Amino acid sequence: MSALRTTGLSKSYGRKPALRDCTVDLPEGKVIGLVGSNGGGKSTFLALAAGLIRPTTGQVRVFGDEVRGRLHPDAAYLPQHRPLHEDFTIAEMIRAVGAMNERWSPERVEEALAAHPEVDRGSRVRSLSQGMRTQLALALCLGRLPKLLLLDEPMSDLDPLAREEFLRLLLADVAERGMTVVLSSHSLGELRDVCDHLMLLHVGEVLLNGDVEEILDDHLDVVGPADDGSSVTGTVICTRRTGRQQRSLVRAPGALAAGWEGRRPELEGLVTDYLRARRVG
Ligand SMILES: Nc1ncnc2c1ncn2[C@@H]1O[C@H](COP(=O)(O)OP(=O)(O)OP(=O)(O)O)[C@@H](O)[C@H]1O
Repeated sequence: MSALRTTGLSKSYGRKPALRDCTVDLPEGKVIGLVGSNGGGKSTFLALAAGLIRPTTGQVRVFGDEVRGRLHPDAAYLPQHRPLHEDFTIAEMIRAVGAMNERWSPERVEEALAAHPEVDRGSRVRSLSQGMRTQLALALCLGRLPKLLLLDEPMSDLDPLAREEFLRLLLADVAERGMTVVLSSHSLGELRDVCDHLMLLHVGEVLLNGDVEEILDDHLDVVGPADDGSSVTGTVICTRRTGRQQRSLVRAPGALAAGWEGRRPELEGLVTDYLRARRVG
């Protein structure tokens, strides 16, 4: 079953479209990287999936159930601003969220916070660093034992060690409980090692959506003579010329002509080429 399915999903703020005709099927038990340009629609997509905002047209389904303005009981959502009560202590925050949720594991929350024994449970939220707030907010999400976890730029304020710990926690729940994670990020470097599936958004449009390895297998970086571009077969996504050479990213490439060489692209370069092509074109 798909964890998250959208059909013709669009969202406009006033007359400005933020997401356009988005039809995707995100698989269960996978880590899905949501990437794209600034203002591409990532936060809008996650907020629609969480039921926080309503679609202008189209539909979102989580585990087959239509999302109608409320979070699916099997989903948890971490928005970009971490939703915590400033005046609560950590212990009060944990108790409050626990009291609101029928399915709740205080043990999972403690496991998620175990890397920070130095942080007193009596500390007020307002005294915590940004990174610690993120880790507390994530621990509260994991305490709900979600089957689908929606994370909006969760790693932007974490130091390298905290990122490693954060990903370790997520991957443990993916492996042990089959949890599905959709996480948005600007850093493809940090996603490359953890994502099974990639969704690329640009100005509200889905440019790519699929299994990472299949996407990479379906493309080739080709290099050849700048005056011989017409011998490249397949769909040319983006071309750059340097002196007498040209380099192109090609989707569904055909056989290479004499004088051309090809190699499998890196994920980061592939995404950059898709975005560059849209900016130029
Ligand atoms: N509440 C809102 N009211 C009006 N416009 C909005 C609102 N939220 C988002 N937008 C607009 O919708 C578009 C998509 O924004 P969104 O925040 O979803 O993109 P994003 O990919 O998450 O961006 P970023 O990477 O910069 O965080 C942008 O043009 C943004 O200005």
